[in-house]
Amino acid sequence: MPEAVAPIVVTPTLVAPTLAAPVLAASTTADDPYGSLNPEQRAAVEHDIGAGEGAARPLLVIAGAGSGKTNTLAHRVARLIQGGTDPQRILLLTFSRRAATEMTHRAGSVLARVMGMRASSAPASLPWAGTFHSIGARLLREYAGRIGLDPSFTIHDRGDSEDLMGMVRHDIGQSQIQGARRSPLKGTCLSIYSRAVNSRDPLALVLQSTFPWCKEWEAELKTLFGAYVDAKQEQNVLDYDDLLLFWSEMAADPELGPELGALFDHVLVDEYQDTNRLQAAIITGMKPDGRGVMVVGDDAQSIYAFRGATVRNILDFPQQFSQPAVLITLERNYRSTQPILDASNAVIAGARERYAKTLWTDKASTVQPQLVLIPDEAEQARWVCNRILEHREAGIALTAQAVLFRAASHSAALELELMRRNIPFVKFGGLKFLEASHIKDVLAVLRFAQNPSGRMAGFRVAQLIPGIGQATASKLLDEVGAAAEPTVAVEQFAAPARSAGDWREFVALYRALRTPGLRWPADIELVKTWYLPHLERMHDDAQVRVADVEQLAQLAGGYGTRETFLAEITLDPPEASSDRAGPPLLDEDYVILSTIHSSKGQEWKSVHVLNVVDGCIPSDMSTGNADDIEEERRLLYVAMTRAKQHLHLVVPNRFFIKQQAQMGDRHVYAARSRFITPAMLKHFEECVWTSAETRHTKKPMPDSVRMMVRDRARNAWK
Ligand SMILES: Nc1ncnc2c1ncn2[C@@H]1O[C@H](COP(=O)(O)OP(=O)(O)OP(=O)(O)O)[C@@H](O)[C@H]1O
Repeated sequence: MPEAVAPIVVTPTLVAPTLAAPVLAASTTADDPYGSLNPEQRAAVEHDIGAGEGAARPLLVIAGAGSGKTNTLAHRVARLIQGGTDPQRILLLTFSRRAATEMTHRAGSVLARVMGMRASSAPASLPWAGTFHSIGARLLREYAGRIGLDPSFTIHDRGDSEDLMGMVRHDIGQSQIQGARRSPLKGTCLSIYSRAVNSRDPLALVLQSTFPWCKEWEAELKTLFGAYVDAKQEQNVLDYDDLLLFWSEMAADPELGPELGALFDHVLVDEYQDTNRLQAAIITGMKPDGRGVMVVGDDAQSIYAFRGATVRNILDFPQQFSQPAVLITLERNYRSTQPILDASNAVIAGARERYAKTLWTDKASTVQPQLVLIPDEAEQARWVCNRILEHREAGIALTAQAVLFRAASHSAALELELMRRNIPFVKFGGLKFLEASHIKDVLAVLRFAQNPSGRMAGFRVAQLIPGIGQATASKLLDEVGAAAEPTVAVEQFAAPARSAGDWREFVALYRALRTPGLRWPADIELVKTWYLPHLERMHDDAQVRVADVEQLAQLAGGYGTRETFLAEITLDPPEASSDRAGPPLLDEDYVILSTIHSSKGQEWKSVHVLNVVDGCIPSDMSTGNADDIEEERRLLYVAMTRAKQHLHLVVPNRFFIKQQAQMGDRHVYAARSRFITPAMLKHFEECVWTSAETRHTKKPMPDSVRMMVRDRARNAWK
């Protein structure tokens, strides 16, 4: 056991006094907090309650889209605590930090009702709720001494990891062009490495199945990955994959595995369909008999194979432990109307392997989902805007409407049209906050102070100082790396004469940041004061960037220490401006534009899905093998099941694609997505849109037109 396990406070709202674990009898009166659950949800919530602490059999809840998975999990947590489980001994693993916070709040309000309190007076504290990566980071820090890690390690985000991979490749002489062969780019190398680590497959297999064009580089890649691992170790940095890899190694260890498992009576995992092999190994390593393990997910919504997730985890779960798992299926959908479910069920029924379930609801409706055939993307944009405005006229707020697409670039035409018509929108899946160079600068200074061995951060910081370039920065880092006390090495470094004044200021900052007893978030204020003049010197649009830095400083105040802040912000970065700025458009109404991946877990009254054509869904990047195509089918299913009342699938006949080097960007003719087969057309109202502003007809398309379109689509490829 590590000594004291200090709870990480994920958000300020979790800094509540830890709930004691009162054993309370559930009220069965009208305000029974579990009274709203349906029988299957209730069975999941009550599963093996009273069997004794640590005795609950493994449980798999297969929860169809909109069947109340989140709701059920939150009630389960509340029920466990109500039954006497210490909240400190519940490990709750979610897909995002936001989901963990949401779950904690929901469980808290159920508990408050159980205890007859006002919700505000009993906020729950679940110190072990978070993503796999953030909980992994925390456990690794606790156990660092035992597994040969320096506990002051910093975490590299994807960009840092890519840069380090590039640097290592350069150092070992692999970046030069070798004859006619061009080695894979650093980003591709990192993807291959990451895929091999997360899938636990041998490199040769990963290359064969996913990166066949890199097969000839197997030997070089092996050497590169070995050197990359060494570099991480020397610099005391971990990348995202390490957090899971090291945790799973600990879980597999005959001594540490049981010790980790014994920290928790219950291990609950949300969105289990999107876990990878390492994550599954963590769970089975910590709890080989599956006692207290409950996972919730929907195999039909597994959409993260490109990150190494495997739907096999959920399909094989019942046989993973020394005792079989109990299976509960939630099929009652509370979100969509029956016609939307009929169409969605039909699409997913074509899947090769799945847990059989058929969603149903008592929400009858005569409005069928629409399948809209449109000449091209420009018309698609106009049509969608028209429909959005019509829905708003009919009383559906813009925020209750979403437009979903397979790839972030697919919304370009629509964004232009929305702007032209002054329809406000917020897009998810765009440029990430942490990718902005000024935010990277500030974080690099904090990281370099936290872990002076981290070369990527140090390299960036040194070059912020006028007069210091790559060579001088490298020299500085060599000296810091060789020194017993990094601060002294920085102070004694002979900076070029032309940098003297700026260098002195940096040295003063660095000393202050490394002074023991500095109370977070004072660090970020110091960095801000030092950095703002540099920001103004480097950027013409400094004002906008200053606002971002202020925002970062504000965010920082929500974390207990510099170390926690750096770890959490790297692991679960704010995605879009709306994410970081609190409610940005509080009084405004705006349409949501989102990639299908980012729409996970959400719902809207009206949903448009763009480009429901072969080449987009399934994406022509993903038609390599049958598994990829199955995942694309599930993506379409996820998109369709986000809709509550209105669903529109739009099929432009001609669309623009961004191609690889050989073909350039171009327009292609396309056919309706193969996932909507002729047999399924009965579930849709088919419409044709012929012209945007003037003529439009809304009538079923005659077969002759359909045939003509199909012929044209085919001819385009001849
Ligand atoms: N027992 C219930 N009675 C009434 N409404 C419910 C019940 N359970 C869940 N709901 C409602 O159903 C909707 C979907 O619930 P939730 O978001 O938990 O689903 P989900 O299973 O996580 O969905 P998905 O996996 O598709 O994202 C929510 O609006 C929720 O309030």
